[in-house]
Amino acid sequence: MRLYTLLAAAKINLYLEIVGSRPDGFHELIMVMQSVSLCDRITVRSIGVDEIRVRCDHPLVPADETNLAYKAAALVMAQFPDAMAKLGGVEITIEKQIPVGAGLAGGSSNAAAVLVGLDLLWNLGLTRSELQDLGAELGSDVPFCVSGGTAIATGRGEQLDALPGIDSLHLVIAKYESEFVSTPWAYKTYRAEYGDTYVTNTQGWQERQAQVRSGEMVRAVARRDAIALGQHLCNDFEKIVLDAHPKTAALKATMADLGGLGTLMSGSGPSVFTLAESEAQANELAAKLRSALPDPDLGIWTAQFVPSGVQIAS
Ligand SMILES: C[C@](O)(CO)[C@H](O)COP(=O)(O)OP(=O)(O)OC[C@H]1O[C@@H](n2ccc(N)nc2=O)[C@H](O)[C@@H]1O
Ligand SMILES: Nc1ncnc2c1ncn2[C@@H]1O[C@H](COP(=O)(O)OP(=O)(O)OP(=O)(O)O)[C@@H](O)[C@H]1O
Repeated sequence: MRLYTLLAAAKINLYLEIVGSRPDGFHELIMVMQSVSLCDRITVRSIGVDEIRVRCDHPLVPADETNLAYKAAALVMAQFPDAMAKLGGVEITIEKQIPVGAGLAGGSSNAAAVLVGLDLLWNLGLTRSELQDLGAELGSDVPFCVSGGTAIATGRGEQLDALPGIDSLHLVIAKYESEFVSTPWAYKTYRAEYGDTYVTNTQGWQERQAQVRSGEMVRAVARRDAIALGQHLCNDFEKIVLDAHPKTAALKATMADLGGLGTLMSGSGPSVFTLAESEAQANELAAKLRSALPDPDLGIWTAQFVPSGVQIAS
């Protein structure tokens, strides 16, 4: 087989707590992450020449070696040089649906799809955990994007414990096209404002983790209790991103009044989601949002929780 097409699912954070500073300069996190059906379509195709090519028609996505999908291919090639020697290079095509720089791990999901796709294309026989280890070298969200579904993520986001899936939940996602948040900026700003509240020792981190694992949010997910889940959404980044992005703060307030199960900014933002019990309710909330905020700069999507991060379409 010389070509694979994969669906790369976006992620939302149902819970995101920034616990402390790690020796490696990253932040220790406790998160509940969820894959959603809003996805990019990634094709990996064997080409005769020893090159990595990226094609993407989205103006904000680089089609060169800075693309995270390119970096994923380069990493696999470096680890398996014989594969490229035998089978040639790869052309990666990205059909972008996930809003860029939104806090939905668009780049991370593409990198995860390329890892899975090259494993198939070059018949490498990698396990999921080996793919996740490769993903961790590319970015903190990539390991989750490889496996997807519903999971507790700790460490810098690469330590994953699967939770029971709630595939019946739907959501509305919204983002102003003109608003962007840089993830490094968000962490740097959070550290500047809240660094003195950080838990400074690993024992404290373990205690915090145990509290969250036995806390309301994780219990609601384990019980598949959508009402309780919606009442315990939490994202520490809101404390700094919403102040810096008043339009997104107003968007969140409007979405919270629509009557869904709960509303939260995802990741480092600025996308905001509202949970819904059904596809019909998600469509109704999206229509209400559009009439409340007719601004053409506002992108609105509906999606649902899905059990996997990367799906093989063909
Ligand atoms: C905000 C989230 O999307 C939540 O899921 C992730 O934590 C971000 O994951 P990501 O974009 O894959 O982040 P990476 O590419 O690994 O790191 C980008 C930058 O974010 C900061 N960063 C990221 C993850 C983490 N646990 N602590 C950090 O401080 C670091 O400054 C890093 O240089
Ligand atoms: N394949 C890709 N898809 C989207 N953006 C990419 C990709 N490769 C590199 N980028 C760059 O990464 C930046 C962040 O884009 P991305 O959509 O991953 O943000 P994000 O969803 O906020 O990520 P995260 O939630 O992991 O912080 C963009 O400005 C873009 O230039």
